[in-house]
Amino acid sequence: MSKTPLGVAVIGTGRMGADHVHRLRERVSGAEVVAVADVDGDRAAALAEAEPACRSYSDAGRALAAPGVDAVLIASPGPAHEEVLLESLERGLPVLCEKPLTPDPAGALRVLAAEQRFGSRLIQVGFMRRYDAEFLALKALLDRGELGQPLMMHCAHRNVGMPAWFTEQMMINDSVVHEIDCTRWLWGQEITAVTVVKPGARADSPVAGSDPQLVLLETSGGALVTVEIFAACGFGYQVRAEVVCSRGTATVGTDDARPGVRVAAAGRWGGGVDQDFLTRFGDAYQRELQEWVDAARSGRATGPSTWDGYAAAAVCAAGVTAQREGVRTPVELAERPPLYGESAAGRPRLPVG
Ligand SMILES: NC(=O)C1=CN([C@@H]2O[C@H](COP(=O)(O)OP(=O)(O)OC[C@H]3O[C@@H](n4cnc5c(N)ncnc54)[C@H](O)[C@@H]3O)[C@@H](O)[C@H]2O)C=CC1
Ligand SMILES: O=C1[C@@H](O)[C@H](O)[C@@H](O)[C@H](O)[C@H]1O
Repeated sequence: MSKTPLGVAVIGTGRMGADHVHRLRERVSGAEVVAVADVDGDRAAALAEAEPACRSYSDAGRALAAPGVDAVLIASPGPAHEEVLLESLERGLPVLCEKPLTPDPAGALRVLAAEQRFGSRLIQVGFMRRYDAEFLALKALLDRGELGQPLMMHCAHRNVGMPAWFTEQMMINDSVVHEIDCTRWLWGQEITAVTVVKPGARADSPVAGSDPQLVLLETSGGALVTVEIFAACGFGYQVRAEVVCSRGTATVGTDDARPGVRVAAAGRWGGGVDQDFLTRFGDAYQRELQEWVDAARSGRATGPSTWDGYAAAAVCAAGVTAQREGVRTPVELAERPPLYGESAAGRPRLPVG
């Protein structure tokens, strides 16, 4: 591994970008943020201010060409990812790209083709649940085979609220994309069809369209996955999954499984509920970033691959059609190139302790 810190350019300095910058500066070893870019130049400049060696730009291309840039972290909105991914590949720079890789399979296929022209993996996709302690423990349990054959998984994915620009399609592309990746990763199976069922519209829903919705995924191994996606439940951030196997069940994301103080007072008993992904998945982002930095400093890319990003985009496209037309929609998946032979079930290390 190189002794000099990895010079990172961070593209997009909103919630996730700023969180990643702070982690890289304060908690991840072996990296230095040397450039930040945001179309809102003032936002990027405010983040660069704290670090004299960090330059700020309002254009991603200029940040990629800045002095000292060895690697790129993309945290702009999904539709802006493809352009930066392609330019990073042109420059041979390793990338950690926040999910979704791209919002559409066609864009993901262009990135997949460009990475194959480059000849080796440069991109890691930010499917951070693969780095969460609970999900890692669930994966290890399933891999041991003690519970037998996976038959079903029941997931709940609830957010407190969403900004006004959050669309019904983004419930699939931005939110359910995590359950899509988890299903592929946990079971090493592809998703073959998607159905979306909507309850009667809520009069007071802050999200356009019906909220919540129920998404049904069918897998190549004959298993079924249900996902309740609730974009604006109003009370807290919850990510739960119960796996049903032929010899038992396993659950992650129940409040009891999370460490925390339970208080009895004022005639009530209970604990806190996370309010967003930044607190719930903070440790996972940390592990994800450290693994990316370590791999990039050794000239490698690990973790969720461009193929995983593409496969998720293909399922999302079927999901959006299913959501719009109310019909079971088969997933159209291209052939997996040899470069990604081992990546679909790529396994981050279990946390120590
Ligand atoms: N892994 C996870 O748990 C999460 C991942 N995300 C992902 O992170 C990415 C960013 O999401 P948020 O930080 O929540 O959004 P945000 O809206 O808070 O920040 C996005 C930033 O990107 C900037 N931007 C827009 N277009 C740009 C462009 N072409 N070039 C450079 N900057 C541009 C915006 O001005 C804004 O500052 C998205 O891909 C999202 O899906 C978001 C939340 C959680
Ligand atoms: O990726 C994320 C957001 O973009 C998305 O909007 C949320 O639903 C997810 O829980 C969060 O992890």
